[in-house]
Amino acid sequence: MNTPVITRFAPSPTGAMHLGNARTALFNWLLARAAGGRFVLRLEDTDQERSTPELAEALLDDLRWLGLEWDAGPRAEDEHGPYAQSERGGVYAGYYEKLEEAGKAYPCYCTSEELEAVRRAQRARGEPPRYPGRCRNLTAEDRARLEGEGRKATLRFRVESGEIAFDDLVRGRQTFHGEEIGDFIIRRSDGTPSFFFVNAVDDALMGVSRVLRGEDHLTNTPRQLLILEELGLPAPTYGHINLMVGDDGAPLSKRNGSRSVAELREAGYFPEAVSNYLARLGHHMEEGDLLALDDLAAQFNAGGLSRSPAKFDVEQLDHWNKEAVHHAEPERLWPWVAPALETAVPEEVRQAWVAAVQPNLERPADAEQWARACFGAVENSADAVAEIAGADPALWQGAETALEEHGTDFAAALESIKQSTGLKGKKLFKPLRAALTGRTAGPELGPLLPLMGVERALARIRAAKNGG
Ligand SMILES: Nc1ncnc2c1ncn2[C@@H]1O[C@H](COP(=O)(O)OP(=O)(O)OP(=O)(O)O)[C@@H](O)[C@H]1O
Repeated sequence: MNTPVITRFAPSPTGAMHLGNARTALFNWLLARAAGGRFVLRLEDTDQERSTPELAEALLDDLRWLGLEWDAGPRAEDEHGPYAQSERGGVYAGYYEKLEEAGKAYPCYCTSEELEAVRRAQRARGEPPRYPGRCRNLTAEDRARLEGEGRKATLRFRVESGEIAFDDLVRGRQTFHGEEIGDFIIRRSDGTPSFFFVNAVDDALMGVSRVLRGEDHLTNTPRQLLILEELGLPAPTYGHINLMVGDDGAPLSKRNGSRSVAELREAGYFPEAVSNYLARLGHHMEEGDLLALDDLAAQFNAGGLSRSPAKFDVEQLDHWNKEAVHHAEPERLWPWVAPALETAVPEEVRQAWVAAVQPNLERPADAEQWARACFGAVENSADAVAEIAGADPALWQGAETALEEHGTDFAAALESIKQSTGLKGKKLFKPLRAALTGRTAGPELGPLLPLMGVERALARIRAAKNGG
């Protein structure tokens, strides 16, 4: 029987979502969409010191901005919810009981200081740190005595020796050994559940069948498989993707304040630039054009994900942003550039103006020089000054007459200049552009001329005629 493909993203709202998190969320979304499945969002907000409702809200905003809407999760609750772990306290008690009754979990009274001393000794002997099993076989009397000392117990899962193997969607067959893992904590002494436990149980209860997550979780997987098997709950198929690293080679992390999705949004990146960049990072795609999310999904192949670390490359991101800006509907561009403008753009021509300058925009701030060229005072760039100075003087007379005669009909004005001066090609266009816009390269002059208006254009041509 084919299980439905239900993927999930399960972040902790303990900091701003960074690009590594976003890539993991995106891949889960793509995997679900590619298979006609469902994408679930679960907030792992049990870290009471670091999780806040504001960070959770910001995380939802970031996902929505990226277009990664969830089929079930916070604000989209269904019968498998609630989807915030902080609201699921009552869900887990029965599962702990079941494990204890089966003898698969036991209370452990070791203090963190005692455990640290054991780990130190193990390291000194060159052994990997592992729980030594001190509370594994306590009698009822032992437990009563330790509780009498005021010790609070954690609950440990009993790991037997033997092989634990699974097929990873990205990394192929993975094999671990019980004796390397040791008994691990599934409930802390303050009663809160450990990551291994809630993460595994919640996936099962929420019907999650595929999990793509960072390879930082690879060694958690055998533990989670043991828990699920013991509880008789279905295990998802896991895929551990490479971590995204920064220039220093260290994985992006909320803890070190890595480049956040919110920062990119504020800096003027488009969501489709971020998704197109991330979808191709360590994941080969045939299609080199900017794709909508559904088209990215159609090309997604979890088996084609690279295992080597994925380095953040701002140039690649900028490339995709340029693509996104150039493909964007002009209605989206005005709100994007407006905050960066100092020069006022008349309301009735905003759409036309932004469409005219669109091919020359990469960032919102790039728009200001073209707003000035059309509606404000232009300061000529150094190469524009040189271009104007080197032009055939006949050009200015020809241009003045042409504008007086044809107004803002650029094609007609151009024809008239060609006729009257005999100039063409670079000798005509470059100085003309330099005089009109103050730059030697830029948007097509045809659509710009009606926007700047004939009076402004004439004034600039006359200024050029008079020596710039
Ligand atoms: N640098 C990274 N590259 C790719 N995926 C990552 C990276 N860091 C975290 N993830 C993945 O993002 C998902 C959400 O993880 P989580 O919310 O714990 O983020 P985190 O950045 O690891 O947080 P923290 O820094 O607090 O540990 C997990 O699947 C995790 O594996």
